[in-house]
Amino acid sequence: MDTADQEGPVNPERYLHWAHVFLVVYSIDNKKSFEGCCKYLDILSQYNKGAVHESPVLLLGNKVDMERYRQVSKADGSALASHHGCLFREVSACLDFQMVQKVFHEAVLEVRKDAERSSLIRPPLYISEERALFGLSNIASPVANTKHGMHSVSTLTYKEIPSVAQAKLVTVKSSRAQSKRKAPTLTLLKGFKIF
Ligand SMILES: Nc1nc2c(ncn2[C@@H]2O[C@H](COP(=O)(O)OP(=O)(O)OP(=O)(O)O)[C@@H](O)[C@H]2O)c(=O)[nH]1
Repeated sequence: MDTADQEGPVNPERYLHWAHVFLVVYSIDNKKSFEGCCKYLDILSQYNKGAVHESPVLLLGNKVDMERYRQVSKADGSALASHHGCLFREVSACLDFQMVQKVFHEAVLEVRKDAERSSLIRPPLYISEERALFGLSNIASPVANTKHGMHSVSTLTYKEIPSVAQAKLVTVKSSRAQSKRKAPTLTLLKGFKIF
């Protein structure tokens, strides 16, 4: 989501809850845009403090091709990033497409690293209102890690998300399409829920 909130964050809940990573961008030739970033970074730091999983944040100083008009030093950008514990890069969307691409790859890698770390800390688990899978209902003392701390979920049923090896690819057809011979199909990873 490109927030496009020039004067600072407006209603940030609309992206905070579903985003996996945040790229906060200012123009190195515009001090005001840099100051605007501070508001975003403050909100993201606060959000990450209370979140179960921290979402990676990257601070980007754009328009390095406008070096002559620079108003924000690289040191200031770097210091702000360190203050918020996020990565910092200077880029030019205009001149260096590959650098921008690299930054997006870095963002994805950060998300993957976080996902791997959290899967090492606790097994993949999700709460379900349905009955637990046969054989999985005796897992000892399941505990849900929530924003507000650790809560026992012994009164709830739960299932493990199948590992990739256990999951099966299934092909389904929409009921409308089933009557047609060459119906379009949709391949899903069985065992995963679509919300
Ligand atoms: N010189 C230079 N200009 C750039 C660069 N990136 C974007 N611009 C220019 O900056 C202006 C704003 O770019 P946008 O992509 O619209 O930036 P934005 O912050 O998303 O702005 P909104 O569309 O209002 O949300 C445009 O005129 C772009 O051409 C860059 O790396 N160098």
